Amino acid sequence: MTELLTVTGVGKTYPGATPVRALADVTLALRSGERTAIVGPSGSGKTTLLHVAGTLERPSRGSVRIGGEEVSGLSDAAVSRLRAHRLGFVFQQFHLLDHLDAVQNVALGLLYHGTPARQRRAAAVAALDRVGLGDRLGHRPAQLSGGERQRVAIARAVIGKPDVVFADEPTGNLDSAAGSTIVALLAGLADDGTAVVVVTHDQAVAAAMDRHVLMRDGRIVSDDGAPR
Ligand SMILES: Nc1ncnc2c1ncn2[C@@H]1O[C@H](COP(=O)(O)OP(=O)(O)OP(=O)(O)O)[C@@H](O)[C@H]1O
Repeated sequence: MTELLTVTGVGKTYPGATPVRALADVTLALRSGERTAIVGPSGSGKTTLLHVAGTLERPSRGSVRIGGEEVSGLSDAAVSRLRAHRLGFVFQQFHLLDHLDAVQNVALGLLYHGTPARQRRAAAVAALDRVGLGDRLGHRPAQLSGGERQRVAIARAVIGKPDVVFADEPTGNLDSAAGSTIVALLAGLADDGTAVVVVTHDQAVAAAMDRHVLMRDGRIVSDDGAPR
């Protein structure tokens, strides 16, 4: 497996009257085709780790390398480009645009790729087909169930063929049947070499992943997939 993304010695402290140390000293290497669950108690730093590894937030210290490139040396614009080309995200709240239909929402995932509109649309249709929504192309989010909205979000996350897909509580708003579909779709992405990283409180979701990273107080306290 190729190493895609590496977080080394990362700390993150949120400033304020009482600064919060959300991450203390975290090291984690993600490899292609690996399904990773990040678990741990509330407030242990799981979402912060996902945001820092996913370049949505910059660490206070330590290094994040993506495809061999050190992120800290890059401008915000260069980081955005890197993120758009290499990473995909799925959130608990779906984050779809209400006034756009499913195809338009998914096509947004290629906005920074320079792909012509017609090809964006064709790719969005193919991505929606892949998540079983070929018959919901013109539906807006309000016309879709929660599980279907999350499938649209997954299609948007993968349309640019990212190396890593991060999912933060992707089943948190879904019943167990819809949740199972989402987990199966996410787990299946790894068959094509995508690294899948899921932050979850749900035992069933964690059990569907191959690697389990347990966090406590901003640190990784166990990792059954760490290199030996
Ligand atoms: N923007 C912020 N400003 C200040 N403190 C923050 C911020 N975001 C998170 N924190 C704090 O950092 C710590 C870690 O938060 P984080 O969201 O990473 O935990 P988590 O493990 O994902 O929790 P949960 O399971 O409840 O979602 C918490 O103590 C939280 O209060």
